[in-house]
Amino acid sequence: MIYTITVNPSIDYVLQLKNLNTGEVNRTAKDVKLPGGKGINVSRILKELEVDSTALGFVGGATGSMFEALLSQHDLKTAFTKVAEDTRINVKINATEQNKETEINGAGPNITDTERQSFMDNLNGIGAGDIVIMAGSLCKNLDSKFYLDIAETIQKQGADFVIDTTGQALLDTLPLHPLVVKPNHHELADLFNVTFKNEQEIITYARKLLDQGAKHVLVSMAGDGALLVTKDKAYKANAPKGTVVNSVGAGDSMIAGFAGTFMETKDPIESFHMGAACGSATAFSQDIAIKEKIDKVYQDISITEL
Ligand SMILES: Nc1ncnc2c1ncn2[C@@H]1O[C@H](COP(=O)(O)OP(=O)(O)OP(=O)(O)O)[C@@H](O)[C@H]1O
Ligand SMILES: O=P(O)(O)OC[C@@]1(O)O[C@H](CO)[C@@H](O)[C@@H]1O
Repeated sequence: MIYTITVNPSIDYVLQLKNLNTGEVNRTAKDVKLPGGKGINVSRILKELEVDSTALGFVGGATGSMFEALLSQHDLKTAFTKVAEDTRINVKINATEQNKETEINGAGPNITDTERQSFMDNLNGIGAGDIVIMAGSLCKNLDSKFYLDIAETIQKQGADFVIDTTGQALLDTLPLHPLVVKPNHHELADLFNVTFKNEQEIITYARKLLDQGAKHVLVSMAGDGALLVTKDKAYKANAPKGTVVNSVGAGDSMIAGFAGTFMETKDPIESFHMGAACGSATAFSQDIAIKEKIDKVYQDISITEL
């Protein structure tokens, strides 16, 4: 079983308008509310791929009830920890004529010590053969060691883990050998305080994450595709041509495609191919991609050894 952990889920309020004029009243052409958060998006893609998952995380207040109502349409297995404060609302603004996506993500609820403990108790059933995918930012009062606590706990119980977060919280978990990490190229550059001039430099820095303990490193590069880096090899997935509708969740989709396929095949290159297909398929969709779109996009992606 795959477990996804979205510590800080959200209602994603996606607004579409022609132009965004800051400092003025803007009116939307279209708006939609989606159940959001990185682990939630991973679970939704896994469902499309017919891979079983259970979504965990903290959910609370009136917005939490709305989040659960939105999510119930997707028929996912969930085991959320209830909290007193409100689940956040993240605003995503697509300005179509300006061709710009602007995101404003809320900080999320404060988590009490009792709520934190109840979440940790909820991990008891996870064991050997399971993969836990931790994705997204932490709620505002949780310290950066929270992911490390989870990784240590589930690893003692025999499970593998995947982590998709940034900065120190990511670096702290590398010695525990995550199955895969997927920074985008900007996040990878920030981790080492560098600027990349070419793909070879990206590969060099991705290998530093392998040296620190990651088993596989994917580097996503939005419209420039993605890299899979191993100790002595590097592979590239092209970004197929298509109309980008809403790229929110493309990275989560890539992780879902990789982990879901790896769970079944243990083949990193095939997993990378499926990950890239899921990422691009989501970028070409209003919401998270559906199976038909993923299958179609898969045919347009080739994996090349560099
Ligand atoms: N414009 C695009 N055209 C084709 N494929 C895309 C596009 N944007 C994203 N993808 C695919 O999805 C993958 C993940 O996208 P991206 O690099 O934007 O991840 P991310 O920064 O983690 O995104 P997010 O945080 O929004 O989920 C890319 O590596 C690529 O394979
Ligand atoms: O604030 P975080 O946790 O870093 O990111 C949250 C978020 O932007 O990530 C998903 C897309 O990847 C969205 O569904 C959600 O709103």
